[in-house]
Order: sequence, then C-alpha cells, then structure tokens
Amino acid sequence: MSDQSRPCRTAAVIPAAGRGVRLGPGAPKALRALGGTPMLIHAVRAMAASRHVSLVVVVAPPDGAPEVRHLLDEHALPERTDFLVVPGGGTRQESVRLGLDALPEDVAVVLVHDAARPLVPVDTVDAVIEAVRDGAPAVVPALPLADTVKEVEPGAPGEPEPVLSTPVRARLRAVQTPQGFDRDTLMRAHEEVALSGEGATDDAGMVERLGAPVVVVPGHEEAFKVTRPLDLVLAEAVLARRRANDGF
Ligand SMILES: Nc1ccn([C@@H]2O[C@H](COP(=O)(O)OP(=O)(O)OP(=O)(O)O)[C@@H](O)[C@H]2O)c(=O)n1
Ligand SMILES: C[C@](O)(CO)[C@H](O)COP(=O)(O)O
Repeated sequence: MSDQSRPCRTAAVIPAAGRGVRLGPGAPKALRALGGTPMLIHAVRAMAASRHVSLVVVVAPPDGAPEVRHLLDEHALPERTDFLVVPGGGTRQESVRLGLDALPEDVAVVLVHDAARPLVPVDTVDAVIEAVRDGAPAVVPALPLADTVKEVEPGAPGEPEPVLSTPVRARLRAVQTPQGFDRDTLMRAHEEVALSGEGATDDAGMVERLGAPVVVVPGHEEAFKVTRPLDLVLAEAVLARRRANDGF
C-alpha cells in the first residue's frame, strides 16, 4: 500500500446510550442539560475541538437515534467534522462495538469518549491522539488518586465488608476518557475479548487482555465523569467558570 492510500483519519466514538440510573430519574443522561445544552453536545464539541478529529460517531440510546440526529443538526458544530449517529446497546461495551462497526475504512486512529465526560479539555484529547500516532496501540488519560483504596470481599448491602488488601496508592491511577487506540488493536479486542454480563468497564482493559501494551498519559481534573447528582453540580460550576473567563 502506498503512503497516500494508507488509512489515516482519526475518529471519535462517543457511547451515549446509557440511562444514567445513578444520576436519578429523568431523560437518558447524555440528553440532560448542562448549562442549558445537552451533555452530549458538550462531549461532541470536546472531540470536534481537536483539529485531528474529522469524524464523530455518536452511539445514541437504542430508541433515540432520530432525536440525537436532530440535536446535532440544531446545535452549532465545526463544519470540517463529519457526524454519524447509530443506536446503542444494553451495555457500554456493546454500544462501543456498535459505534466501531460504523467506522469507514480510512479511519486508523479511534478515540472512545464517554458522553458523560462533557468537559474534557482539547489538550487532553490531543495528548492522547499524539501518543497513539507516536506508536502506542492503546493510550489512556489518567490521574493519581486522592483517596487510599481498599480491596474488599463484597458483602450484602449495608453490612461491613472484610478488607483483603491495600494497594500501594502511588501505583494506582483513575482512568478517564477519551481513550485512544490504533483501530486494528481495538477491533481485535472487541472481537476476541468481548465480556459477557456487564461487559468490560473500559476499552483499554480489553486491550490489556489481548496482551497488547497500554500506556497512561496525564488526564485532567475537568475530564471527570458525571455519574451522581453532585457531579452535575461540579460540572455546572466548571462550565460557569469557563464562560466567565471567556467573557474577559
Ligand atoms: N448501554 C450503555 C451504557 C452506557 N453507555 C455510555 O457509557 C458512558 C459511561 O457510562 P456511565 O457513566 O456509567 O453511564 P450510564 O450507564 O448512563 O450510568 P448509570 O450506570 O448510572 O446508568 C456514558 O456516556 C453512557 O452513555 C452506553 O453508551 N451504552
Ligand atoms: C470508561 C470509564 O469512564 C473509565 O473510567 C469508566 O470505566 C466507565 O465506567 P461506567 O461503569 O460506565 O461508569
């Protein structure tokens, strides 16, 4: 294959099909408002803010693809980026797989980014892409932990749980998204390492099971996941601070 015909585009797959049970009753989490705009639109803009990302695939709630397409059409998004919408599945792993299936052949680098991390800064996105382009098959942004972590023997809800061990905190990282991959490696992981039940909690973990190397680059405090109601309070505050700073 000549250099010119080699696949080279970078695409972002955004799983957005979750219900957001931990956030409480309401619309699917990705469609809930943050600063008056659906969380999903923030996440899409965060990916499209990278000049390297030329395609964004949004994985919508299973029965919500037309609504998501409509949302993308009615919000201002960069013209240089293409957008696709596909319906998602019952687990995050299934939703990511459905997004990967929609990628055109010329995509060589794939980011997988939670719609639930709407405020990731573009520098973090670019750092992940650069590490993949430099040759790492799988890259995760991550931060050191503030809390000490215990491994426990899970018990009944509300019952004391015996502690099994205390991992050395300095060796632990809390991982975020976007996670970046060489496309072939990620496809192979989803084909060979698909896990049943709840599936894998992140894509890099599936690549690890293949035996392929995964590296960590610095994450960002503002790339946190909106999971519980307090996270939404923090996200609103971060957004308000950004908007105030942009005003000056
Ligand atoms: N079947 C699913 C489940 C999750 N996700 C996506 O995976 C990301 C991370 O998941 P999480 O924050 O756990 O979202 P939910 O599954 O919606 O949350 P909950 O477990 O509280 O219902 C989210 O962007 C979510 O939309 C998905 O695309 N398809
Ligand atoms: C992919 C992820 O955001 C990395 O921290 C996380 O594992 C998603 O987990 P969830 O079970 O979907 O909340």
